[in-house]
Amino acid sequence: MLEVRGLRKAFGAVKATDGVDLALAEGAIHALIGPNGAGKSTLIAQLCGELRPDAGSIVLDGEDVTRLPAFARARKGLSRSFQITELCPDYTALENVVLSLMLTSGRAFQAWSNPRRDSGLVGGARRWLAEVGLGDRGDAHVRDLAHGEKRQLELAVALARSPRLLLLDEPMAGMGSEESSRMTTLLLGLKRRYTILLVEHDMDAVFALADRLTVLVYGKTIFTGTPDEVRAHPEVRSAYLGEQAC
Ligand SMILES: Nc1ncnc2c1ncn2[C@@H]1O[C@H](COP(=O)(O)OP(=O)(O)OP(=O)(O)O)[C@@H](O)[C@H]1O
Repeated sequence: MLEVRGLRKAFGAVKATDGVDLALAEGAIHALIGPNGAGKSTLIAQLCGELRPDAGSIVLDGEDVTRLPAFARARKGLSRSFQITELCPDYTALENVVLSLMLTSGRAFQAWSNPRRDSGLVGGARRWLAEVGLGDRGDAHVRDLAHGEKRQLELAVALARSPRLLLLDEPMAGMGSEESSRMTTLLLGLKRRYTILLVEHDMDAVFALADRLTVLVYGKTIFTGTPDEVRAHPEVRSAYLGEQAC
């Protein structure tokens, strides 16, 4: 579904991504791992169109989207999630998902003043909230949600956009072990129904979820393989995993 070839981005002398190749199969969870500063966030930013690559190509469903702006890629189902700053803190969880549905369906300029009148939007939003385990939190304001609940809501907002490919940038960041395992269970429930590129430092979550992993070090992909192959790879063990996932 997604083919990335030779993607490069430099910030001055720092080669944040240095010829990255990546191929994602439809329905797979593909994890991108690597030490701090490896270039994972830079790669995600290039995939969703926030950063323009210096060189290389990004092909989604056979179409070269390298030069498309972020909004046009989002319309094709390629956008990132997990930026809590995107949530509207003064709106309820339900209203945030309704807003996402309205934006996706091109109805952003409809009377937002009373979205609860639109039973289709509200029903759809309630289903997404239930999907991420927030079925009983729809009326809570974002500012009153726990950190883990905000991350679950971000997932609902992302799912409401009908993504072709979910770019999940550290969904477990800042979570305790209980919240993290709840998120892992949620993502397992999405497996096969969505194609997911997962950037995550929590190796328990990564190895529980991923079909394939790509290891990035100093902007270069040093290995791609199944979880077992990655665990067994000597260079990966010394560069990143140590003994933690082995
Ligand atoms: N806007 C920027 N300006 C200058 N340097 C940058 C910028 N963004 C990233 N970098 C540098 O590019 C390199 C890759 O950073 P990036 O944030 O992509 O790594 P990462 O793998 O996501 O790290 P982490 O796991 O810590 O989030 C780092 O050396 C970083 O300092």
